[in-house]
Amino acid sequence: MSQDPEQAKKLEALLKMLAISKGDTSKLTQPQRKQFEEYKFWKTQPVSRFDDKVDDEGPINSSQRSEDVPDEPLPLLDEFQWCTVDLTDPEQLDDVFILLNENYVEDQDATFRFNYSREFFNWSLKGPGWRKDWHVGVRTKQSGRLVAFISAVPATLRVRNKLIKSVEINFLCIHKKLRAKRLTPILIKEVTRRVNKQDIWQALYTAGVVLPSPTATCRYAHRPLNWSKLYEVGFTGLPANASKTQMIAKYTLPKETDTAGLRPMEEKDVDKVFELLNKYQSRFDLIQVFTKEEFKHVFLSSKNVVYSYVVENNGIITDFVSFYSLPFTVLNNPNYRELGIGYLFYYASDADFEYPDRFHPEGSSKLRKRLNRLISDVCIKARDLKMDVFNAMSCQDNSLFLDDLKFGPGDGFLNFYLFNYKVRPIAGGLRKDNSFDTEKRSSVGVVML
Ligand SMILES: CCCCCCCCCCCCCC(=O)SCCNC(=O)CCNC(=O)[C@H](O)C(C)(C)COP(=O)(O)OP(=O)(O)OC[C@H]1O[C@@H](n2cnc3c(N)ncnc32)[C@H](O)[C@@H]1OP(=O)(O)O
Repeated sequence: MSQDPEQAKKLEALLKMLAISKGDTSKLTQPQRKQFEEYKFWKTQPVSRFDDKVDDEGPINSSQRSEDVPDEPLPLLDEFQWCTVDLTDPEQLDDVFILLNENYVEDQDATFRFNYSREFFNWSLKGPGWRKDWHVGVRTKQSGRLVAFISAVPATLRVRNKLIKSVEINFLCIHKKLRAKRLTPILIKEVTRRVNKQDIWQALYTAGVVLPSPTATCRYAHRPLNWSKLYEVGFTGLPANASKTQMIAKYTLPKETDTAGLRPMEEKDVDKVFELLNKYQSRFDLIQVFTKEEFKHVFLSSKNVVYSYVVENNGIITDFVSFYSLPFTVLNNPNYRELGIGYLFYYASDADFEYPDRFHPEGSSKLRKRLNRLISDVCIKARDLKMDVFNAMSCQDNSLFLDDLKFGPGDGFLNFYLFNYKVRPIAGGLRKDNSFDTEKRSSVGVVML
């Protein structure tokens, strides 16, 4: 693609933004990493070294007891204090989304930023079993302003054949003015202390940055839904030898969805879809195991954040698919104030259930066909919801449809990490050259926000 330098810069910025949901955008392109010994903080933590050969998968340190965990946090510098952010209090909920909206993403041009909503946090941080004290904040003593945040939510993981009582860590954020002051290690230690108090010793987290040591690495992919808006906002350029009309035509989706029986999921579907999803997820090596209550919360509780659909014909539900919405605010643009972004979430299909081997050629070909239609339909739904781009990762069975459905590979990678658990690498859906691996696909079945 050739474009003028200004446009190229903007496009690059957008792709990074799209990929960011995690991590330091300046380091998104893969494998820059320091030597293990240079990770001053991480080398002191129970995490694998880059060169560890794992024979037995399991906890790294299993000798700790919750009774021995300190009752008090580590001290902070004098002008700061620890707090528990009470997300049931609208003002404190606002504090979190202001901190994240203004600081979670680096955007040097200040042209766009994430637009988290209260509903998004209620949905993602207040699922069944959530604990107030796992929403950890740092405030300035003088003004009470929230300047740092990290969260844990409970999760049961399955790593290969082992179930692990765990937490998922997310939304680590430090105010821009307090960066590079080593506050991150203190926040991580504090959330660890609070989680350990509950006798939980493992965690799952993702980051764009490379830390010791990724269990899996996936790549972002982006599917323009409204090419002309992306172009008008100045975020995407016109490739050489292509006209606007050609680009619009390339990304234009059919008017209507194609799958017979596709409809929004309802409460009455829960039992069937829960079973279908569990069966589908059994093919992956790293998943979150939902209880039925968690399943309902995740897929049905938030109408404007997560969208869930089923395919039902003759009373049989054959497929399930979901995506969530996390828009950007577009700053200083006369025509557009928001960029709608959809993220592919969990899905399941019975297309290859008759083949016990996930990689059976016939089964794979049936699944590929089914997913191509289903995800194309989901892109249509997302477009109808005024989303402008649809994002997916190379996890799950996504490599089967990413190229076919014109998802462009992003320059962002997302690393999956397990805390205090050693594990052999898990496929992230990428070949050696970082293209999408349509044969081996990914064995990562968990989708992190
Ligand atoms: C059992 C329970 C366990 C619970 C805990 C499990 C672990 C959870 C782990 C957290 C999972 C979070 C999942 C998400 O939410 S990933 C999303 C992270 N957030 C953002 O990217 C938002 C914008 N950025 C920021 O707010 C800051 O730049 C952050 C906070 C990211 C770093 O702030 P800053 O730039 O001011 O750095 P520092 O001087 O304070 O600290 C420097 C140290 O921090 C290490 N660092 C840098 N970035 C990350 C990162 N994303 N995960 C883990 N560690 C990170 C770095 O290697 C260095 O350590 P070492 O190289 O010397 O060793």
